[in-house]
Amino acid sequence: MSEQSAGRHPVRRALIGVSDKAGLLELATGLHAAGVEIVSTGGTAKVIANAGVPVTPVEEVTGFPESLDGRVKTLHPRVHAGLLADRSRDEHVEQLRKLDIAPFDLLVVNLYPFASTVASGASHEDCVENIDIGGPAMVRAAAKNHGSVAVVVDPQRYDWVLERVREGGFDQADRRRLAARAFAHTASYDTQVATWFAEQYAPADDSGFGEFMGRTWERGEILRYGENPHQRAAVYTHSRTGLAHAEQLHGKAMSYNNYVDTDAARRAAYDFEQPAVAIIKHANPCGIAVGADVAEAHRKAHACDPVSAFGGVIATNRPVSVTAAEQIADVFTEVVLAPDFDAEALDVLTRKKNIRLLRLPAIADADAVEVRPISGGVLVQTPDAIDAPGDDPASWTLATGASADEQTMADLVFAWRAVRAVKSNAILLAADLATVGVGMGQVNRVDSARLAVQRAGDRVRGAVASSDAFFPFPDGLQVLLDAGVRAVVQPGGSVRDAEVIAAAEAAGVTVYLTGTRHFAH
Ligand SMILES: NC(=O)c1ncn([C@@H]2O[C@H](COP(=O)(O)O)[C@@H](O)[C@H]2O)c1NC=O
Repeated sequence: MSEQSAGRHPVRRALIGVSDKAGLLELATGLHAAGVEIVSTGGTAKVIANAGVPVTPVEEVTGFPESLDGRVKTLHPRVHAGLLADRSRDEHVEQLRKLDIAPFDLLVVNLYPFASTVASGASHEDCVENIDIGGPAMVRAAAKNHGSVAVVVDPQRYDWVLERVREGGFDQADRRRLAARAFAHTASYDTQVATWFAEQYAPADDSGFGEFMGRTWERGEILRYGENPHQRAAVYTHSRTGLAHAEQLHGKAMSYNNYVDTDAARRAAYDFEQPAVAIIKHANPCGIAVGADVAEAHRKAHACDPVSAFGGVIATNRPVSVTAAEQIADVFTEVVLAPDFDAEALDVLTRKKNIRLLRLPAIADADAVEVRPISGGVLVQTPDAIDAPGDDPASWTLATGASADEQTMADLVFAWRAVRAVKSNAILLAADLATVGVGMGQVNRVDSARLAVQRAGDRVRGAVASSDAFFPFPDGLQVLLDAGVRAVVQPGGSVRDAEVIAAAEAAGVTVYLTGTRHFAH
């Protein structure tokens, strides 16, 4: 016997109970044609029988009616003994014979749609009713008994299942892989249920955070290496949306650092309502701009810091046009992420062998919380959304100086939104709805201000500035005032606000306070 076919068991009897009936008919028809006896739960049996395929209702096996609105269907020793009997143990086989129970060789189950019921905003009663009990019990039983039973939880695998059945059954390696998949499936399902219960029914207080929070991840791509070549890395996903599921249209495989930078770029560009472009290096922007279209936004974003933009990652919140593509193609760029690419733009960009092109719909990220690992645990927070109270310019307080005119206010609003994408301490200089100098990641605000001014060069004169958090002393702001900024937006709230504002007043510079800060660590 070859290694491959070791432990192959023919499939004679299958139990099918599926909530998602996709592919069911083809499966049942194929199993029947291969001589497999099919036993099924009520709704599943009805679909199979209606198609003229012979099926035994599970009630006939249990001798017990499906009852309590379907809460009890398969929870019966005649089902579970048939799934749990170890065919390699003579005493199990003998007991089945005495009890007149026929064993199952194959179990096909998919569970009540708990997660999508919760996501649909259904009532508590509906959510609770969609917690599958009998299904996971059967899946776990068959997976435990994988020496004898093959268990299938993915409708996408039905074609392969039929192939295997026709070839003479599943071998031991198949059954082990299927069991691993099955336990992962029930673990993920139970984690969703436990997390929902903790949020709904067992919150420690009114914080909104349950006493338990679980997430499970499925492995996606294996990456060539991690942040550095000596580190191993892979992508694991926990939802069906977001960057981890972006469609790669062209280019080399994404690297670990590409993902980190592209996620920062996505967040920066997709924050804006107008056409926007963010160019990111090492998770910080070397340029962000909005414009009438992607090409204009890209020109302005690139002009902020052309030196740093070399080898950068670009994200835009609109389909990439051919003009934008031609501009991008002129600069060595690692990744371009966009909701789409015009056909001609793709022609232009795909001439570049290595550039990675990713398509991702510009919808809000579905994640309700952000999770960051620390040694021994994780930190959890709600995302720093752009709808905090102080993000609405109507709520800003004019602390000193003349009210901003329309153009200045537009630049201040842009600068306030863009500074969220900069690692703290963040000082961002903007003119004409584009960054002209960014100071990021410094351990004091004075150095960030100096960096921003240095990067802006002559463009600082008449630019506006945003600061992600308050100025603890006047010194950081003074750097901006001395360089010639026209107006500043910052949260305020320092114990030395009066000194800080006085410095601006002395320079005749407008300062708006938002009351909200946007640290990014
Ligand atoms: N209660 C039980 O004994 C039970 N046994 C199987 N189920 C589930 O019932 C569903 C199939 O039901 P139907 O064939 O009636 O549509 C499957 O999702 C299966 O996981 C059950 N339902 C819920 O727990």
